[in-house]
Amino acid sequence: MANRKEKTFRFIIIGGGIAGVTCVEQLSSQIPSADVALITASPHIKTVTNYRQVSKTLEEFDVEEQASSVLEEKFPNLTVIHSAVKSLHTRSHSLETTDGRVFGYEKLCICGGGRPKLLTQENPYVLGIRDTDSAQELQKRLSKAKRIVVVGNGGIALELVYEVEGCEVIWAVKDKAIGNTFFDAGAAQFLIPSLEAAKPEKDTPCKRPRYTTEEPAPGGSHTFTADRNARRQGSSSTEAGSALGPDWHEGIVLQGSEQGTRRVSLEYQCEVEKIFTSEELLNSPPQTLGHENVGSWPVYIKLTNGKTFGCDFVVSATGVVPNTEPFLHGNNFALADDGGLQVDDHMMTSEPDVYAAGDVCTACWEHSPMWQQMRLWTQARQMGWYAGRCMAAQVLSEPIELDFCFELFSHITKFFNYKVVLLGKFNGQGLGSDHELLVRCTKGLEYVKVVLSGGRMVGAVLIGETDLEETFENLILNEMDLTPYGEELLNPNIDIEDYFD
Ligand SMILES: Cc1cc2nc3c(=O)[nH]c(=O)nc-3n(C[C@H](O)[C@H](O)[C@H](O)COP(=O)(O)OP(=O)(O)OC[C@H]3O[C@@H](n4cnc5c(N)ncnc54)[C@H](O)[C@@H]3O)c2cc1C
Ligand SMILES: NC(=O)C1=CN([C@@H]2O[C@H](COP(=O)(O)OP(=O)(O)OC[C@H]3O[C@@H](n4cnc5c(N)ncnc54)[C@H](O)[C@@H]3O)[C@@H](O)[C@H]2O)C=CC1
Repeated sequence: MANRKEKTFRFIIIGGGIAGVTCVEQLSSQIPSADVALITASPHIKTVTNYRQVSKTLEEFDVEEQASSVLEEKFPNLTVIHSAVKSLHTRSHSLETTDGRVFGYEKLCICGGGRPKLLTQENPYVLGIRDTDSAQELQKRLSKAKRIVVVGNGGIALELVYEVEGCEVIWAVKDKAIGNTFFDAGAAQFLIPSLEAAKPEKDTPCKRPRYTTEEPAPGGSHTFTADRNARRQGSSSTEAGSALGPDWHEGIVLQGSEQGTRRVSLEYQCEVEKIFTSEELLNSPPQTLGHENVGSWPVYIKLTNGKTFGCDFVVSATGVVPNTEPFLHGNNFALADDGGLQVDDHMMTSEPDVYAAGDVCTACWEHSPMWQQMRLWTQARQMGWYAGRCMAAQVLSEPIELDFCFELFSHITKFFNYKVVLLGKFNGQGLGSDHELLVRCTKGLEYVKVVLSGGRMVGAVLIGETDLEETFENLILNEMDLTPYGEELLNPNIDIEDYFD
């Protein structure tokens, strides 16, 4: 293998998603003379634009899918290689791509992302959503659908059930309340009425690239067009594309085959017992079917609450698994329980000179008490940026400390058309019974929850335009004893910002 190396780069980064591209940008800016290669299976790369630091740890940005030439023009020593990495040989510091090329590296960063953790593999009626191709497939199948079943209770399910119109949606969740990865039952109760209300008209155009499906191009692939002059050739479904992110649903039409608005029925506290095709169902006892007619749907799903639903397809919105498989064999990577590549506080894996960042890795350093890993866009950017800095620091023999962004978990997003801000241990994660909650809720307007432990604020959920994020972030970071303020902390008649100035 060593003799076949086409070229040895100082740095190779695998993955053209947010983590990989941010890592490349950081390395290329810090050591412009270094030869850097970005190897990515996806035809386009994802770049962060309009980055805005909202407060000390909260950040907002747009994401654009771009041609890799844009990055190569910016960094003359960068080479982008569009191929998937097939095998990695950490002992010889080399890797091989699926098109048979072999490259050497001095330092490597793996940013291969994740893939949907599907309920069942290889079932054509069970879809996952990860990249532009899978979102397009969803759109296509939905346009002919009368009923779908969405399984899962995290980010994708929350977005999907709110956006889909013209199609009945059965939403099956394991828990007692919706949105368990982001909310508690109180927040869920605040949000539920939005599922029954019509979606507000969109008065401002989407800031982010949109994609439209054109007819399949000759040769069977699809062409997707982003409205910001970016063009993207559809990749084969076997190639892993970069993950979608904020506003992914703005650019596609999530409309079923019927007229009318949203129709969601919730099935709480249940899991999937079995998924049958209509032929399989004909051979099973009729009593499993309940009120459905055999043969009227292409697929049937039996839930553990005893109900069976026929539908056009099932969306498995059941989380992600780190994309480690192609790199594992023959190496000695330590893996975390969730399957991610273990990284230390310098983003180094257990293999020498190999770093990892983004969805593919699991942060295994001793976390700050207010931070936890979630596989999110913001953390992919932060990890990619910090991995780039660590790689450069090692080459330049400079010391580097864990970045401040890992001090406090923070996330800004939107669910059911409400702004949502999550800070610290927003769901009391890891605190057991050693915490109390303060809640303020105005129906249809805002939901504010504060998590206190030992009199100090350790987390918060802010839904709506509360304008409290910066003050609460400061209170968490300052570890101020808030016992004297008691419930006044959330008194709507007190301007809390002035209170603590
Ligand atoms: C539908 C959806 C909505 C989301 N919404 C949000 C949101 O609103 N907010 C938020 O914060 N996060 C959101 N996320 C999560 C967020 O998109 C991810 O956490 C983030 O994009 C991960 O970035 P990454 O760079 O680690 O991985 P990815 O974006 O998955 O990139 C991985 C890259 O590695 C490449 N690759 C994989 N295998 C190989 C190989 N063998 N060889 C070469 N290249 C390879 C892929 O082609 C890809 O370019 C969403 C995710 C999804 C799926
Ligand atoms: N606005 C945002 O911040 C968004 C973030 N994302 C991110 O994208 C990634 C993928 O999203 P999701 O797939 O929604 O993952 P997720 O991790 O957010 O949620 C997975 C959900 O599936 C449930 N689940 C897992 N296995 C199950 C099973 N066998 N049966 C029933 N339910 C099961 C879990 O309880 C959880 O509710 C995540 O990292 C998520 O954080 C996605 C969409 C929006």
